[in-house]
Amino acid sequence: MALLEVRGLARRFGEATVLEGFSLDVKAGRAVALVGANGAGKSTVLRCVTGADVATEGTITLDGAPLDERSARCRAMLASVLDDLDFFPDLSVVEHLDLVARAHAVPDADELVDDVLHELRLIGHSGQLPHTLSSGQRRRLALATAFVRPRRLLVLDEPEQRLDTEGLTWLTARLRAEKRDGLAILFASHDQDLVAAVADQVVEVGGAEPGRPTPTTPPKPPKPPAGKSKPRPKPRRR
Ligand SMILES: Nc1ncnc2c1ncn2[C@@H]1O[C@H](COP(=O)(O)OP(=O)(O)OP(=O)(O)O)[C@@H](O)[C@H]1O
Repeated sequence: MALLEVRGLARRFGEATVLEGFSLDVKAGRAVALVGANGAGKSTVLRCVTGADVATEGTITLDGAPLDERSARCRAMLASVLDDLDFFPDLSVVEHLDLVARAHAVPDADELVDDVLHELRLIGHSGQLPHTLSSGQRRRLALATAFVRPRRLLVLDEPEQRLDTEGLTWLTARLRAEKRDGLAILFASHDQDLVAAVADQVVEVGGAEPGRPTPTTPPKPPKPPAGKSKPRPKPRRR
């Protein structure tokens, strides 16, 4: 049985259909990558899976039970880093990680937090407040929060964002190690190398054009008249 099962997910915003009939499975020890154009609906899937958004239709099952992100069972299983990095302005880097680890009653929390600070090269910044970090360091802090807590499913939205080359190498190795440890991973990414190195399955999200109701049959592009070349659009001037 898959750890995460998504069936028939639909998400509409007013008249606009972003997702329709979207399904996927993620098994323990496997990674599924969501790919697709900007606005295709990847973050929407991840937000529904983490309970940050509510699908218009469909079911989401985590380890055989309907997803309820408020339940202790679900919170103990699901670690996520989405797009909206949200930090407490008055808590330092190390205080953030301590808080997460202690909230999840992690044994040897100090040791784990130290290890993760070293691993993410944040150890020299552990006393800083989030707003004093670089954007890449803030991203590292957000990722660090997922690794100082228990987890069976990791949900990541473009985890490669703002990471430097060393950070990308670390991320790739870490996600592969997480899989070896039996974690299920669902992530959205625009980084083809990361997807190729980590994903066991790649799911293309898209089809419904945002802002419009989903067409039942896709419109065919008009054919150019036979013998004539297609007229080129005039270049726009600034
Ligand atoms: N709260 C909302 N209200 C209206 N439309 C929304 C809302 N949230 C998302 N959308 C629309 O849903 C579509 C899908 O957005 P989403 O963030 O899931 O795309 P994405 O595939 O993650 O894109 P990107 O690659 O740019 O991160 C977009 O067109 C977006 O404008």
